[in-house]
Amino acid sequence: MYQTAFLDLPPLMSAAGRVRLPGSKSISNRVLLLAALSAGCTTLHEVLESDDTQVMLAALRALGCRIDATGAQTLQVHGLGGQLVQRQAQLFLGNAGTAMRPLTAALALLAATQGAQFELAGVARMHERPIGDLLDALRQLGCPVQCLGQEGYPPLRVGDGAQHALRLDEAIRVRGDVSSQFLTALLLALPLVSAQQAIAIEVQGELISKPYIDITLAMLARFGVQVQREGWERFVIPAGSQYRSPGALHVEADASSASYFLALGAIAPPSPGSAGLRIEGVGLDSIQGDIRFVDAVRAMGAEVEGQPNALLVRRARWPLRAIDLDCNHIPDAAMTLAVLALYADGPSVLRNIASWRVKETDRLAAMACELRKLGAQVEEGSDYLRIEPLPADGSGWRSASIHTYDDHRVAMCFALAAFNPARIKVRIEDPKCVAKTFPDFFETLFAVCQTDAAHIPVLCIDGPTASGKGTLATELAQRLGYHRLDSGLLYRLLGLAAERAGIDTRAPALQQPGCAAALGQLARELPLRFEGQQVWLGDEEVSAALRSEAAGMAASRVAALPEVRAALLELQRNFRRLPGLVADGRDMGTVVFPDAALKVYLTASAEQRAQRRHLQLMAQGIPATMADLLADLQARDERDRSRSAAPLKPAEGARLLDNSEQSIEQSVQQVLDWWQVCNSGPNGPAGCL
Ligand SMILES: Nc1ncnc2c1ncn2[C@@H]1O[C@H](COP(=O)(O)OP(=O)(O)OP(=O)(O)O)[C@@H](O)[C@H]1O
Ligand SMILES: Nc1ccn([C@H]2C[C@H](O)[C@@H](COP(=O)(O)O)O2)c(=O)n1
Repeated sequence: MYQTAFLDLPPLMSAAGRVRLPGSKSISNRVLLLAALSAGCTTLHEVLESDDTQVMLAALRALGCRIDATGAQTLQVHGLGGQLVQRQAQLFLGNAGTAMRPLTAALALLAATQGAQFELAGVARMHERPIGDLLDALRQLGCPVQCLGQEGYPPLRVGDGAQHALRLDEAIRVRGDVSSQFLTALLLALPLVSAQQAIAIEVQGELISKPYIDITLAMLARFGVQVQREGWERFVIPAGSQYRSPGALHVEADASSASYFLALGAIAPPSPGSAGLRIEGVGLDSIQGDIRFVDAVRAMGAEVEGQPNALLVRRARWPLRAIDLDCNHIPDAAMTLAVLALYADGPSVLRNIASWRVKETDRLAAMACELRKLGAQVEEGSDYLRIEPLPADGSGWRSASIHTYDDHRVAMCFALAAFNPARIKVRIEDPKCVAKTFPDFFETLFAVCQTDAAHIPVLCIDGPTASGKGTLATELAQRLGYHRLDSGLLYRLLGLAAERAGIDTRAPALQQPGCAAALGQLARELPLRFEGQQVWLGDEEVSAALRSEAAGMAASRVAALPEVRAALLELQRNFRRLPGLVADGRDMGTVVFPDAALKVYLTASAEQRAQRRHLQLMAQGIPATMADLLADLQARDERDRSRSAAPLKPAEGARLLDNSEQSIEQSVQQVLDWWQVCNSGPNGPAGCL
């Protein structure tokens, strides 16, 4: 997951391959709760790992439910059988409506019937999301429920520690036109108290988001409760209903998450030779309502083929066909349509989406505002959006920094704007907000998208040894969410590989005929592997060996050979991958990435550098004297500067940075400021050279 302050998406050009989607949030949180309420043990497979499921898991554990992780995305839930083991708990539910609403209902009933008291709270936005209609229904039943802040909103206290008789004879009335989660919450909770009598729920107002109720009913059936539905107005939980664990259950992949990739397939030309984009984990027979997004992208012109537990999507009609759609049945996925509308042949209207206003943010206002930043004309109604497309020739598109409102769906759907025909980058602020439902969304996106190498920004740091290139490059890569190339490491690996292969790399031996060619061949076949922080040369873990001064000297010697440099060139260029690269070495800006957007030449006085290296080695417990280190680094500098092939020197147009008197953070800030200048043009990272 990208933990950066922002993520710059370079212009994207095509997409192909396979996407494995994470588990459905709606199903995961429902089955976690149901498994916890049931008697017996339930094994849940492919459970979503995200912020929203984490808060549900933490809450269930706080209530005394044992949940063991028994494999990747597999959980074993030891159900409580409807019996409280904790009579008091304070639960934090983040911004997860799928946790807050059902837990409120279930705990209110359990607390009232068994004598307990629980507090439920969330993040600030959760405390702005209405829950009053659900509380009214619970109060009708006779459950003590108290709002601890504003009436009708979390934080809440349910139960008062005493037991209360419930009024179950009359039908329970609940509003269905603000959020379908109120009805879901009651449906999930009431089987806890339906052993003796049937319980009816009557929906007031037109029920929205009906497909989510279908998911609830399907999950209830899996746990042994068959709810009788009379239209969408009345639901009856039969007398004697009781939760029974199904033993094991597989969670479908998330159909709302599929929408981003269905949309991607609709707008991205497939890479040459590819059949399109295959989305795995969910098929046309999905029980999730957002699968109907398929109808919407088909209506806009995409070809979608249903396969067993998968979807294959291809761009067909271009530009897309504009749509006018009632989106009440796909409220979450419909946000994706708002961005697709930018690529349409006329204005699109998304109707009946008033529920957007009480989601993670006011999504109607948020989408209108961010679409306008891209240059679109948008009309925002109380329950609709009318979106004018942007010209297919690229005119009118503006480079934008998309504010994401701590809303995962805003972040994910605006990623699609990176396919703009103007080929301008799109900045997504606070990309980690996708953790709510799809922590690896951007990694998954980059894995199936392609673009011209020239669009992938590179930031180069060159300079003499121990000037702090590696430290600076690592920090910059982390803050920008970019890949990192430590090119010196490749030369060090080669020096070590030569030693392991019995090739002498000392000066006289290097002059021998055939030696340079042998080293070039070795460089082409380097059996290197990166595993997290570890570097492997074949079967040997060499991370520590590579950092020795001897390895640095050997690297400097082999690096002087043109055969070696030529052999490593392609390997280095292959590090240029989405979303960007920070590369450090001696010739990053001069030879390997001459088109880099920003080139920095980093120096510090030889004395400072020797002192830094001394401190570095001391910290690692490696003995060294200042005098030896100074002599070594001066010798290395001299060889690196004076060689004929790719000598160490500032690249043309490079920014010079002497960090002798700077802290690491000051150097980082300086380069980020330069980077910002490079990126501030209308076309993104056009470069500042
Ligand atoms: N501005 C700075 N002030 C003080 N110490 C620094 C600064 N920048 C880097 N250092 C320290 O200097 C040491 C050498 O830094 P680093 O390994 O990043 O240099 P390098 O240029 O990548 O070296 P090499 O070319 O040998 O790989 C590290 O211990 C690092 O923490
Ligand atoms: N782009 C590069 C990177 C490194 N080298 C050579 C010269 C260095 O002395 C040696 C070790 O590099 P370090 O890990 O200290 O950065 O490798 C080069 O020629 N070109």
